[in-house]
Amino acid sequence: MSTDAAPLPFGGRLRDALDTRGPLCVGIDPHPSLLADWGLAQDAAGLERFTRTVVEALADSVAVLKPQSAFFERFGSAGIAVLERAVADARSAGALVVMDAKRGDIGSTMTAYAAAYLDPSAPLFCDAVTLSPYLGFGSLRPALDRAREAGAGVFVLALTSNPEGAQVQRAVGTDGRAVAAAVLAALAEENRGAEPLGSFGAVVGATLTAPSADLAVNGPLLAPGFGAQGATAGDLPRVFGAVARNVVPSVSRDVLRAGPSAAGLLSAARRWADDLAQALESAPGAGGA
Ligand SMILES: O=c1ccn([C@@H]2O[C@H](COP(=O)(O)O)[C@@H](O)[C@H]2O)c(=O)[nH]1
Repeated sequence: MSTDAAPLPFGGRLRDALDTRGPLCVGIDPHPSLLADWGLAQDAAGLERFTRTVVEALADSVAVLKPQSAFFERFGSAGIAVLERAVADARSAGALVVMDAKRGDIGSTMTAYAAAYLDPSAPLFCDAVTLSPYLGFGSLRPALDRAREAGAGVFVLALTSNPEGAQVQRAVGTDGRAVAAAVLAALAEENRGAEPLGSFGAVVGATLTAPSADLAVNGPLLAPGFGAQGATAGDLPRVFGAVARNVVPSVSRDVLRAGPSAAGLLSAARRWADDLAQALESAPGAGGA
């Protein structure tokens, strides 16, 4: 008889993390300007020091850490080695790790991306990964299936925080639906019946003036745009309304600028988590089930 327990689904683990640690994801984005501000070299050693500092300061207290893969890839294999260690260290300190890699390709190649990020035996296995649906939502199937098997999650780009995204995401398809609405509907289907929260999330920017589609996907909404891109804690109830509790608000530069001191990073993260938790109290349905 096998003693292997089924992995706990990402959606449930995320719900628990947001409720116990507070509604915050801190992005690990080692911009060249931040390395310079922290007095670090523009090389893999500087990257390593930066990343280790953030993970040691925050991984045992924030709900989610989100490394931005691009800033590690720019240093080649040495950068990827730093990323691998950061993922492992952050997860063992109790943070959930969302890899911001925005992968999307034909199905056979998606199988390889799924093997890279969503196979528990892979060096870069994460709790969730960001995916791009612009080769068609169906092309993501290998990653969706692999995530389900592994108890991991995905966040699919729907309404991104940058103004240019609207050109593609708000375009209307032959079925009369906007591209983003079709992506969100497909995610709702993946999450049907999941409790307390599905594992198949969407990326929806906190910078939106108005969400143009139904965000009730019974799954998490990763919301970048707080801080450096202009969104404030007050935008959480304004943009997300009744689904605000399912939002994973994400802040990178506005926390990272408070380094390199661990105390500075921690206090910036705490300030955001407190402000966001307070803003959630004014969202519709707050305090209810
Ligand atoms: O719609 C999106 C999707 C992803 N991002 C990423 O989030 C962070 C934002 O960093 P800040 O410093 O808090 O602005 C970054 O890694 C982006 O690539 C996004 O901004 N918008």
